Amino acid sequence: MLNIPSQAFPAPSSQQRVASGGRSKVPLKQGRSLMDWIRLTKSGKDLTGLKGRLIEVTEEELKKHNTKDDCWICIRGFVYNVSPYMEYHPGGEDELMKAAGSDGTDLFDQVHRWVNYESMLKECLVGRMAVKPAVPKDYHEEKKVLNGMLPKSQVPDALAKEGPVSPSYDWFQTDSLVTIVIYTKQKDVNLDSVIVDHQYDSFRAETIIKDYSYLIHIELSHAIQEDFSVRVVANVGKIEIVLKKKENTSWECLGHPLENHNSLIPKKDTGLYYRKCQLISKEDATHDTKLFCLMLPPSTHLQVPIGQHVYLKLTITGDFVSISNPEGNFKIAQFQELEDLFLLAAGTGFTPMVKILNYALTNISSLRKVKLMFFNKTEDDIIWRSQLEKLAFKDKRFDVEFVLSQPTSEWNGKKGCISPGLLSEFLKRSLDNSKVLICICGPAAFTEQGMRMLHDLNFSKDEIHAFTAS
Ligand code: HEM
Repeated sequence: MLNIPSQAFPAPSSQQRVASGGRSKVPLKQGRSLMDWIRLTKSGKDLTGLKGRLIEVTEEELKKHNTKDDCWICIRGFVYNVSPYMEYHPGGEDELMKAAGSDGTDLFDQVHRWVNYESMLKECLVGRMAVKPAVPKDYHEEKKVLNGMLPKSQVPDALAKEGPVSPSYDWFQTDSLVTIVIYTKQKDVNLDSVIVDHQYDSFRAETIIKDYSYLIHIELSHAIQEDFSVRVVANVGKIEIVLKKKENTSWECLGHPLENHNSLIPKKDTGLYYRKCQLISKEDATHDTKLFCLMLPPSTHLQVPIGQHVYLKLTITGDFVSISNPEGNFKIAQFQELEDLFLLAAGTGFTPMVKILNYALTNISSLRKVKLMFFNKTEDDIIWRSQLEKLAFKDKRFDVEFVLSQPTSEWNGKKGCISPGLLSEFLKRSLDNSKVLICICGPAAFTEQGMRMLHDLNFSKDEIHAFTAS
């Protein structure tokens, strides 16, 4: 089954577009649409020229395939022959050729991390990159760890020096429970920091520590029940995952290590992990915006931290939606001692503001003022208008202003687009030297213009957070 992102995704006003800058799609030749590509991939044609074989590709070999007619690209360790896809690529052949014969992961992620290349290029898979031993000479793996079965962290010393200290883990059991303990060796961990999934034969617990990801990835030796609990002892940086045994037998070992088990990897080098969610409800937020409510499987522990987002994968013929691990670079520390919070949103750029608003008004005791300036075309486009007005009525720290670019003659609120005039009037500090944060989210052009205007108004980099897809 193919998981295909719709050609219109993300919507033109989505924050995922924000990082794209001046990118543009190219007109595709007739017969080169996404549907045509799907048809070709299902036709049974040999798209790699390898008659279904998968090979191990060395760097030297990869480099040789660097022409339009013979173009291989490596993404996250897998090599694809993209020559057949060349004319179907919405970004054009020249863009795709930028990664010809090389590792295109970074480039791909910079442009469109959400694109489901694994599924789209399934028939173009040539094989895996041959692994080069990248371990420094003075590194030698210790064979045994607590409970005697799992290799110690595979973090080379060199990486450990640059990034955080590698976490470690242990496990213990009672008759009915198995507890996995992760010692993060960091103080600022909380329930957002760990994402746990138990799917098929794989048990996966990913702990996010700064820009790194520490993974426990095991095929458990015995069956467990669907649900489990996760606890965090924040002051000692300990995370406990308590699993319920299906049968009250004693486990001799936790299980077999799977890929990247017990390793600390920079987050940017890990792929997005998805789990299938059930669609619980779908409501109209406005005439062209819908609110989807999804339910995580009981065998998943995942919380989206404030200011972060997830990617969705829809299966055209299926009745579920897959959601990814959270991504984003908003840091809750930006709220520390905050006195004035200004939110600038355009269209669906309102999305991250909802959680920020909620968190700020309930948790930041130093906060004096929160103001949202919400840009839309018409009154009908304003998402959750009455809720925002009610909130402003209830909480005197909060104010909202709607600005319309195509208002009717009855509209007596603010009109126009983002401008230095509107901003300088809106962004008044409550005190001369109050600590401010300005969050901005909307289509790329809106965010870019807004950022320029904010710099011209002398707000510093630390006072501005722009939501972008990168
Ligand atoms: C690694 C080199 C690549 C570069 C530099 C690149 C660049 C681009 C650019 C500039 C666009 C137009 C962006 C826009 O929507 O405004 C685009 C769109 C797209 N590319 Fe790529 N691309 C690359 C690889 C790939 C690969 C391997 C796939 C695999 C299937 C792919 C699939 C797509 C799709 C589906 C779109 C349309 C996305 C949308 O509608 O938002 N690209 N690409």
